[in-house]
Amino acid sequence: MSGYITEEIPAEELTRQIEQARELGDSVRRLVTATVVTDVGEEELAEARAHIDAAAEILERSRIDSSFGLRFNSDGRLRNWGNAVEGIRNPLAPPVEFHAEADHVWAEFDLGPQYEGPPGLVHGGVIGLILDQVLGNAAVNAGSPGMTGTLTIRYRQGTALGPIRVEGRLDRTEGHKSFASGTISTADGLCAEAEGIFIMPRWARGLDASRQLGVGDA
Ligand SMILES: CCCCCCCCCC(=O)SCCNC(=O)CCNC(=O)[C@H](O)C(C)(C)COP(=O)(O)OP(=O)(O)OC[C@H]1O[C@@H](n2cnc3c(N)ncnc32)[C@H](O)[C@@H]1OP(=O)(O)O
Repeated sequence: MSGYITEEIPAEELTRQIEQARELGDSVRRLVTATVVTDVGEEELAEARAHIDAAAEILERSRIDSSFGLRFNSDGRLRNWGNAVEGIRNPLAPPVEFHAEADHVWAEFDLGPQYEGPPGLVHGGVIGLILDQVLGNAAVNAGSPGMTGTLTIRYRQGTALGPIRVEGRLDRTEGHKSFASGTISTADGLCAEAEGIFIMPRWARGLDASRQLGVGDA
């Protein structure tokens, strides 16, 4: 399976690259939010577009041929910068920093206006995106990673844009299948709950365990 890459970047250099990636991602995230809510006039829009296009041209001067993939470094750190939920350099990602406890994973973060579905509320697909990741990470954290086979979501009430809390846990395993569950809540209480079956695909079953994980710490 392509996209699983091994690298040997010196530790200090990797730390610097991570800082730069986070800064770039944060700047573009700010731009994405500003693009959704801007109320400036025609002239300022044109001025902003010229700057944005110029920035894109600089970034495109040198690029990788594929998506970012999952990059394992020799010092044990792993990069998933393109991940749609966690990727620090992906402006579509909030990005979410998960905390691993003994029996569950959790995260608290803000969802801004770019995640809107119904007015003032988070898009249902975005809720699915986040729950998929938190349940998948719970399976990884419990040592039973897999790809999402089935994800079932019950939307209990609208999720207001703004601060949210997500949690996920591994409930049980059966052969190559991991059964996980999780929730999204806000100050209004429980908003959505999910159950998922995460399956170690046939092509990954013979791989070293460190190469089967789907989440990174950078
Ligand atoms: C390597 C880990 C990488 C972690 C990355 C985490 C990323 C975050 C989560 C994601 O976004 S994953 C992306 C969305 N998911 C996919 O794209 C998955 C696409 N489907 C597949 O790749 C395969 O169909 C799948 C991994 C789900 C199943 O793999 P196999 O075809 O090799 O499984 P197999 O046929 O050997 O079945 C194994 C068991 O799972 C069961 N099964 C198969 N597909 C299922 C399914 N879809 N739902 C529930 N159960 C399923 C199957 O019946 C069987 O049960 P038993 O062991 O009891 O007989």
